[in-house]
Formats: sequence, structure tokens, C-alpha cells
Amino acid sequence: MTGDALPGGVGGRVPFGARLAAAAADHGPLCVGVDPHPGLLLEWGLTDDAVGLRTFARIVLDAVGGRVAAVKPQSALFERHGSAGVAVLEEVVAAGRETGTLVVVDAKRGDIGSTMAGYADAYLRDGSPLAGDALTVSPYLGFGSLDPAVDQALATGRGLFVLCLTSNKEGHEVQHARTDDGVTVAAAVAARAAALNAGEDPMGSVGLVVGATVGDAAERAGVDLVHVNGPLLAPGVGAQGAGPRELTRVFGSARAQVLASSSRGVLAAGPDVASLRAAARRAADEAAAALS
Ligand SMILES: O=c1ccn([C@@H]2O[C@H](COP(=O)(O)O)[C@@H](O)[C@H]2O)c(=O)[nH]1
Repeated sequence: MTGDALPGGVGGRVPFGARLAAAAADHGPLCVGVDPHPGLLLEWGLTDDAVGLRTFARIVLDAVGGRVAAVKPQSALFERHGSAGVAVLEEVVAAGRETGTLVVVDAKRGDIGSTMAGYADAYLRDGSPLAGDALTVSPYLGFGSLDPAVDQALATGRGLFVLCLTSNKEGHEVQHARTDDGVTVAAAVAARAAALNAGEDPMGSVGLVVGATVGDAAERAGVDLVHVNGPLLAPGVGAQGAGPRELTRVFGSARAQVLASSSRGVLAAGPDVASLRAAARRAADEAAAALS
């Protein structure tokens, strides 16, 4: 799917939220993580260096490019190879976008506003080699510190996924803490995203990260996921233990907004391209059934 046939947003660009809704309708609500862990490179018979990374990423994109709604390269696993690894990440961003599959760069950036402007330039500016279709960002320097990223994303038809209820077991230490207003940090983050997405149809472009592993955390933390009116990136499917039942349970009536995300769960089927493709198809079909 390309965004071209969709109604235009700012400056005639199709906003990320609308592009993601269309991609999920076409291919199922699945994002495949491109996570070149050193152990996985070894299992695939590849070297733990930039050459291995490049081959790994090419195989994953051959298998799923143009066949799933989104791919999500994990920046840390490219960065660990220094500038050569970052160069491969740039290639993945370009190659992923060429296949028509949305690229979510998982870099979880967050800093004071003036530095955040630098990250926004790097990951969300037209023409930047690291700019995919969306970026994961951290709101823990204050949601307002993300303003440069919000502005750049909305101006260029890109999206953000703001960490809200993360899939790791430690997330609640910060996310369930209460602000001066008595609401949880997670609920405050979700409310800010909701304000940015208000009135957008089919949904806005400022999404949240809500792990598929979090059980009833949204309810406990007072997070109204439907009201967010934006995409919900749900990592934790597969290797972290969540499956179709958890997707249905965690997201309830917000199911239509969810982009389930699995990295190792799909990548375990590699390096054979046909097996990887089949694993991604299975995961996408399961997510679609759980979220329908
Ligand atoms: O809350 C979060 C936010 C991001 N992630 C990232 O997603 C993948 C998960 O990989 P699996 O192999 O499917 O477990 C990884 O890149 C994480 O950094 C997350 O897991 N939880």
C-alpha cells in the first residue's frame, strides 16, 4: 500500500495514522521487529559485524517487505556496531520504505527540548537518512520536551509512538506513579497524546507504546486507550510471552488501534526466507483474529 490514494493531511501529505490504518487493513495489524541480536546473527550463520547486519536485514526485508504493515528496526542493535552499524540502519530505513512497508525506527529518543530538536531533525525530517515513517520516543523528561518531535512528525506526515505502558516488568515503577494531579504518569502521557489526536480520522499520528504483556495495567493506571484516538504499538508478542489471548485482553475496545509487534518470535523462523515469510503471515493472521 502506498499513501497516495488516501486523503491528504498537512500540505497534502497523508498523515501516519491514516497510512497505518490502511496498511493494517491491507496486511493485518503486525509489525515485524528487525532486531539483529548477536546470538541470532550467530544462529543464522552470520558474523556479528556490519556485514552480518546487512545480510540479516536484507533477508528480513526480502521475507516481509511489502507483505506486513510495518517493520521496526531496533536502533540499539545497529548502534552497537558504531558508524558502520548506523549506516546499515540507514539502508534498512530506505529499503523498508521502498517496499511500501511502514518503517518504525525504535530508538526511544527523549531529551530536553533543544536537544530533542536535533533528534527530530535526525529521525523525522524529510531527506534525513534515518527518517522512517515513525519514531519511538520517551516522555520521561516531560511530555512537552517532545514538542519538536511532535511538530516535525505532524508537519511531515510521520508518526510517533510515545512510551506509555511498556512491556518490561519494571515499567510500572515509573508509569504507575502518580503526578501532583493524582493521575498516573501513564494516564497523563495518554491524555497528552489524546489531545494531539483529537478530531483526527481514522486516527491521529501520535501513538503510544503499550506492551501486549501488561495485563490489566491500562485499567489499573486509569489509561483510556480508546480516547487516545491514535495507534497503539504493542511489543511483547512472541518471545516475551504474549499471544492472541493477551492482545484481546489488554486492548479490549481499543483493539482496532493496535499494531502488534513481534521481533524474535518471527525471526526465530529464519534465515530461510520462505519460513520467515510464513511465520510473519501466521503472526499477522493471529493478531488480526485477536484484534477483530
Ligand atoms: O515496551 C517496549 C518497547 C519496546 N520494545 C522493543 O520491542 C522489541 C521486542 O522484541 P521481541 O524480540 O519481540 O521481544 C525490542 O526491540 C524491544 O526493545 C519492547 O519490547 N517493549
